[in-house]
Amino acid sequence: MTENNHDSKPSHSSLRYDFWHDKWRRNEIGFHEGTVNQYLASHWQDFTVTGSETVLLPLCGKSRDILWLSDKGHPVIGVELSPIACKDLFEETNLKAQVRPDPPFTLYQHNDIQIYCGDLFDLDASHVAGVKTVFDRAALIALPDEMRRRYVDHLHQILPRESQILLVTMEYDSGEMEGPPYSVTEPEVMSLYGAKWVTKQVQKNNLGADDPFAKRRGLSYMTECVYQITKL
Ligand SMILES: C[S@@+](CC[C@H](N)C(=O)[O-])C[C@H]1O[C@@H](n2cnc3c(N)ncnc32)[C@H](O)[C@@H]1O
Repeated sequence: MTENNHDSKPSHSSLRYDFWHDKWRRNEIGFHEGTVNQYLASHWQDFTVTGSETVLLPLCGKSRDILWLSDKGHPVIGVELSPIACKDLFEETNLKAQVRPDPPFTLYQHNDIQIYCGDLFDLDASHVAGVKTVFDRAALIALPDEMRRRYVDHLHQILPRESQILLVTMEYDSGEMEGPPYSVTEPEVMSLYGAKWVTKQVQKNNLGADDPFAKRRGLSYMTECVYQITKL
């Protein structure tokens, strides 16, 4: 991990890593959909260029989007902090993974599916050589605001020009709930990606207060937004 481990006082980012490890250990993974994400399934056809490009899924959990993309013929690279998530992904889908150290990561691999177990901020351009396509569901919005800037800057650093991101966000009144998932508004997405990327909102889905998640968390509204983002 990239944070300074020499300091006896835990840094803010080390607390974030503990948070996610605890979530997986306790199996508190309400974010896991167990099936392909609806926005990936409905937007992918417009988004994919060749149908066979490698797709990067940052903060991938054990998302079934990985298998869905693989079944469509895409090599997939995922990055996930939790070894529990990486192990479960392959066990639950009956795929045999080869596991080997690839410092600072552990690499889980089954054919064209590669999951780097470790910190996304340790991923460099060599891990994603040739990757120009990214699916971000519950990655940007999993991060607190100071890490969102770092996350976008990191993607900008490691991805080549003309890379495309299909991004799914969530918006709600942040006075009503503390994330994650965090509310990330359209102006924030525009500002984070800024002038170095072209950002287009392609869907806005108002779920309303009756949505089960909104109800559970006492939210008066909840909106999911989908963006297509292209690096200049
Ligand atoms: C909200 S979950 C979303 C998982 C997945 N995208 C999905 O749709 O199910 C966020 C995931 O990011 C992982 N994570 C958090 N910080 C990370 C980091 N710095 N590097 C890699 N993974 C991280 C967590 O362990 C968690 O599995």
